[in-house]
Amino acid sequence: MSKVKDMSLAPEGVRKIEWVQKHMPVLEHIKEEYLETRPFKGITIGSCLHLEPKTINLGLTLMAGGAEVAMTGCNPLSTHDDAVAGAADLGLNVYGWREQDDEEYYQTINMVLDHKPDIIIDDGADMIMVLHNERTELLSHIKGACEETTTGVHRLQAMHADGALKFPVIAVNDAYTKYLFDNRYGTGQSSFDAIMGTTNMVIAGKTVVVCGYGWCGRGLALRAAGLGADVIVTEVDPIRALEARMDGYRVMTIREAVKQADLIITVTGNADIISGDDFKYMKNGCMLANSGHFNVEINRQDLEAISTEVKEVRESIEEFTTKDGRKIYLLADGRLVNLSAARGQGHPAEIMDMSFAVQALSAKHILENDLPVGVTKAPDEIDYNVASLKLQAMDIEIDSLTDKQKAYMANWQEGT
Ligand SMILES: NC(=O)c1ccc[n+]([C@@H]2O[C@H](COP(=O)([O-])OP(=O)(O)OC[C@H]3O[C@@H](n4cnc5c(N)ncnc54)[C@H](O)[C@@H]3O)[C@@H](O)[C@H]2O)c1
Ligand SMILES: N[C@@H](CCSC[C@H]1O[C@@H](n2cnc3c(=O)[nH]cnc32)[C@H](O)[C@@H]1O)C(=O)O
Repeated sequence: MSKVKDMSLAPEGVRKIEWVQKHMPVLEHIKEEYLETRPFKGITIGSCLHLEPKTINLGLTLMAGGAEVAMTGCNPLSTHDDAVAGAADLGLNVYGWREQDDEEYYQTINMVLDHKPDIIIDDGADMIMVLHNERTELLSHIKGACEETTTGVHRLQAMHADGALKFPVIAVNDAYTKYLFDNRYGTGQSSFDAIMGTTNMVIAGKTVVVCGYGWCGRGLALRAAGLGADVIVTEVDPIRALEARMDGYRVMTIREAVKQADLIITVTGNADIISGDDFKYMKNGCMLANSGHFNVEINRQDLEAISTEVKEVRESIEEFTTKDGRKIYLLADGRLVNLSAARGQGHPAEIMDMSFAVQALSAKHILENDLPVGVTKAPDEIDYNVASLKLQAMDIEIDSLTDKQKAYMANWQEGT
């Protein structure tokens, strides 16, 4: 069963899915293995992930493993209507369309839950929240869940600390082969891809402010500098601020940074990073984008409060005219720009290859192990397996320790 916008888009969707399959060799390897071993026979998996071709390929991998798969999106703006039509054509149960309102967003989450999943794959924990708050009758059926992103992991850890979480969760985000590549290089590249595609503007010579120097922020700053920008970082963590400075960026408070910015990108996972009077100090023409979770990093209401007019001046660009006559531009409604902008394509397929390989292997790990209730990192074996397969696909060989080296490393007696 499926509910999508337009099934006539299916052929184009299938073409896009076939394209990413050519660039997801690790997931394809796992798919082959699952076709033989069928680890998910008799199991239903429900996902709440950005609905686009790479995610559909994860769905197809789980289906190859014998699962009944039901999928919906984790953001009202990130669904690709052609890809979901293609997914429905290929036998997945898929519920979603681009530009859902809040009611539709939660309706489609519930449609997935109506399949009574054994395993959940979530991105941001919205599906897990609905399960715990509204669909409690399904809780005893759930064997476990996998969580894709930093903010989702934080939400679930907070939930567990409150004693509210009712099943085991694997923090897929916390796998090395996820955050070191997806959060850093994926967000760095795909955010600029979306910002440049949306605005058709140059980055070289601009002052770009990156708010938050976590894994995503490091990637964004690196790409901004590579594109020729003068990069400013804002942080609240003194160690990360120091790291940013030694990585070569200017570091200052947000209040100072907004005065100099041509483009500000928030990526903290926190709320109100740009709010209140910050907007009053911005230069005419300043552009604002968010790459972090949800649309709360840039306080839209505060910007509206100092504006006389708001209009869409180009697809995914809103122009706010302030009472003192400046123009400030907000991209993709302040939702993560790399996925929510009309031109946002999400991370490259080669990157999601690793994140979704960790997902596919973690789902199997949940089935095969009696995990405790709580949030645990994906096991190291999964990380090393994914990294080795990726290197193999990239035709890169590395050395291994000799017996003598192993003995040396294990020896505490040998000194100078
Ligand atoms: N756009 C994407 O595709 C994508 C990809 C991965 C993660 N994410 C999301 O991006 C966000 C960041 O993820 P991450 O893995 O980099 O997290 P992280 O925890 O590694 O980094 C977040 C950083 O923000 C800083 N921060 C918090 N409040 C701040 C404030 N008021 N001002 C300045 N800095 C502040 C923290 O100190 C931290 O260093 C999360 O919401 C995550 O879910 C988005
Ligand atoms: N519900 C949240 C979701 C946060 S998305 C952040 C996650 O998106 C994931 N992501 C980035 N690009 C893609 C993609 O192209 N396809 C699927 N997932 C992606 C990435 O792994 C990251 O952890 C919200 O709407 O704000």
